[in-house]
Amino acid sequence: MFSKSLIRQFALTIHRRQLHDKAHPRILITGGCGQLGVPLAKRLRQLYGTENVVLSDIVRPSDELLRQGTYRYADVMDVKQVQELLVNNQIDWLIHLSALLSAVGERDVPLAMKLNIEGTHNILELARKYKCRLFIPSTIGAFGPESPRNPTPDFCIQRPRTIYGVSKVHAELLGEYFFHRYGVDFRCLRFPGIISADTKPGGGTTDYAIEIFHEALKAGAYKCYLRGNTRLPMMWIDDCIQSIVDIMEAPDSKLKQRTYNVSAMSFTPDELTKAIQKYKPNFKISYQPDDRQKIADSWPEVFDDHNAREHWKWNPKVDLDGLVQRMFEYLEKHKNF
Ligand SMILES: NC(=O)C1=CN([C@@H]2O[C@H](COP(=O)(O)OP(=O)(O)OC[C@H]3O[C@@H](n4cnc5c(N)ncnc54)[C@H](O)[C@@H]3O)[C@@H](O)[C@H]2O)C=CC1
Ligand SMILES: CC(=O)[C@H](N)C(=O)O
Repeated sequence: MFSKSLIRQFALTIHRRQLHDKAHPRILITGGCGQLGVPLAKRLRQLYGTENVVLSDIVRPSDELLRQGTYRYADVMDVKQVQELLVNNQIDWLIHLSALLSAVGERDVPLAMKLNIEGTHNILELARKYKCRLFIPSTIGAFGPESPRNPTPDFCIQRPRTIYGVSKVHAELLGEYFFHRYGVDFRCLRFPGIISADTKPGGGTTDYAIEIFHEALKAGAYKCYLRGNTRLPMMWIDDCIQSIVDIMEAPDSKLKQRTYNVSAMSFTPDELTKAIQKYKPNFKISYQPDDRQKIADSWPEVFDDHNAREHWKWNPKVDLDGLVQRMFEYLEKHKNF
């Protein structure tokens, strides 16, 4: 038979569906075939109905993704393509995920400038024109070596040294400007490194914390590109997805700022190794820092997210041990390593 908690969860889901069927938010996700977009689309479709979520990207989607709901090709550099999708689908919420992440951005600065800056201009302009609620994620990478690193508050000096970070500060500031100047309902969360088992990371500085699990299962050993004592904020994917739902659903009156830090945990490669060794006692790690070390050394070690917790009750559920358990459970079940 069903457990009490399962029945409660089911009743809650139905209740939320009924609430939102009234509001019918119709949602477009850009850059939706990446690490965040795939699980986000799944969750939003559960909450608001499959027909209300359009996933877009420039890559060929998997058959599995096509089975889950509407997919459309849309290059955010081509404003008309996104405009057409907004108009034809009567979009209310625009979730703009397309970006080059920190490590790949440093390898192709001109493309990062085009995609992360010009692409964001296109999206902001469309959100203004069509009065969409707009979500753009920012990152711990929006801070730099002059920022306080432990803890890093919402408001402090931001002088990032990567094109990724510069583009994200640009998005934060321009989004807030569009909110004050034109009333665009801009909402932004600064995420730590996001850890997921079923989607691959897109080329960031925090990717080691995903690769390490795959190598632990495949080879029993991992060569880490960061030093063992490099502390960075991290978050399990389900908490990340929940934070996006929470900030998008939050009533205006709860939002006392438009850009919030959100965090869940902070750890170093040494600490992650110890947590992994509880499951795989023979797992070995070695260190060979590369150019990503310099990026990590300029980022927050611990993120202060007390404003998100106070204003709209941000409350992450998964800690380091929970994350390790979930990664191994998923990867071993799906033999996806
Ligand atoms: N994954 C993480 O740890 C974190 C992610 N974020 C932010 O979340 C957002 C999503 O990140 P991920 O899913 O991890 O990235 P990802 O790299 O996995 O996905 C980005 C997607 O953008 C698409 N894209 C590239 N060029 C495009 C174009 N011209 N038009 C439309 N789409 C294009 C790519 O095909 C890819 O599917 C990004 O804005 C990133 O900055 C922020 C902090 C942490
Ligand atoms: C923290 C991020 O924004 C991303 N994972 C990256 O490492 O670039």
